[in-house]
Amino acid sequence: MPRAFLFVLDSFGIGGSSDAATFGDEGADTFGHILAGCRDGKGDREGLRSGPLDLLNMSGLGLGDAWRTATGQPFDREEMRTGFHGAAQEVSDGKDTPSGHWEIAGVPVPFKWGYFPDTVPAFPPDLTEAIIREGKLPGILGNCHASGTEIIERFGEEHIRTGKPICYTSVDSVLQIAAHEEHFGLQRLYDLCKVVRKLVDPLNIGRVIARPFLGETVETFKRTPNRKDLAVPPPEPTLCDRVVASGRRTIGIGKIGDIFAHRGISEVRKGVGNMAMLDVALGAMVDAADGDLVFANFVDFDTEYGHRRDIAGYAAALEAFDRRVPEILARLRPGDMLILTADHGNDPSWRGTDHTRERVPIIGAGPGLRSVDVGLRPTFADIGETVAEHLGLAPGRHGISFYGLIRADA
Ligand SMILES: O=P(O)(O)O[C@H]1O[C@H](CO)[C@@H](O)[C@H]1O
Ligand SMILES: [Mn+2]
Ligand SMILES: [Mn+2]
Repeated sequence: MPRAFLFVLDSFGIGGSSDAATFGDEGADTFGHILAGCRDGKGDREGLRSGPLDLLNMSGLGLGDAWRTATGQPFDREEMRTGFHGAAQEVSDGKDTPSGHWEIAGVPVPFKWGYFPDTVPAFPPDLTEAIIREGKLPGILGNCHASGTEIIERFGEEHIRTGKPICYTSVDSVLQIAAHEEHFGLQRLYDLCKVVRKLVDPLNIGRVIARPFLGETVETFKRTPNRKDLAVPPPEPTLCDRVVASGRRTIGIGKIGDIFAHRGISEVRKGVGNMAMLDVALGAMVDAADGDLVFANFVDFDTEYGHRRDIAGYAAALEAFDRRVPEILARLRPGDMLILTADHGNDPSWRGTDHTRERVPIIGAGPGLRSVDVGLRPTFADIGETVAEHLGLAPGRHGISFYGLIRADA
């Protein structure tokens, strides 16, 4: 029986989105601008990395071709392709993580998320009052759009002093709550997020996110890995649900469980940081049973480097991942299919600190699968449908499988 490995490099967009202008992102290109930045010396950092971006292994799978498909621009390196490759456009209205992942899993988001305006305060007064009342709080801090690392620097000390949690949002459909793991309490933060989850349901907010941190001063504040996302469940059965309904298992690595509100997820495995996450994913490639789906999210690209607008950091993270692609390929057995893709962009050369609307790469391989160009797919859902067909599941309602192009006997 076949197995499938779907690995999402969170925010690794490849530009070219036809509706980018609607999002204020015309010209954004995470991969293209890291590539160009490294060429121009913007990717150099003492002790970290320097020189042109070196993604030999992903290029070998067809990453350059995927970028050419997404952007229409010539790629300046001739590639040796051993994988199938293409690009996909998002049809869901949001450029956020749940929209991207749900669409990859065959369910584009058919409705508009609720968003908070970029004003101070950002939250409607009755919501703020309800959070304070039902959360039994002395008040809240923040109440604005912000970058999560910057806002704990700004309000961290006041938070410790007053016990008021720091509530903030972004261009995504999120309400994030930062609080100190010890002074406020981790469990208390999780409990508060549960209360707030219910309060924002009527506003159609995609996620309430706990953002715990440690440290005592502006210089020492640091977010911990105990982040927790409370997402609304997907509006229809996803690929994960379909796998589980057919009696197989979906092993979710990293944030995947949270993103799908734990629906259709048989087991969650986690690691702290991309490399530990990759170790966990490699382990799952060894012990996943026939028919299983291993669905992994590598969040550092987004959280640590994209949002922080750190070209050198993003480049180094990509290179570290790329160096280990041979380990991934070495674990593929006959009947397996691997797809590497992304859920949105987060161009580290772009203005602001938010995600960018972009097309995403589809590169993959499997013993016997053909090394073909699968072209520009009009929806991320084509990825999920391809995995579904590979696993022998009935077609879903959205997207068209390209499995016919890559299957060994095509
Ligand atoms: O700046 P931080 O807290 O990392 O926030 C980012 O993380 C959120 C969820 O992924 C996004 O909406 C973005 O605002
Ligand atoms: Mn994401
Ligand atoms: Mn993000």
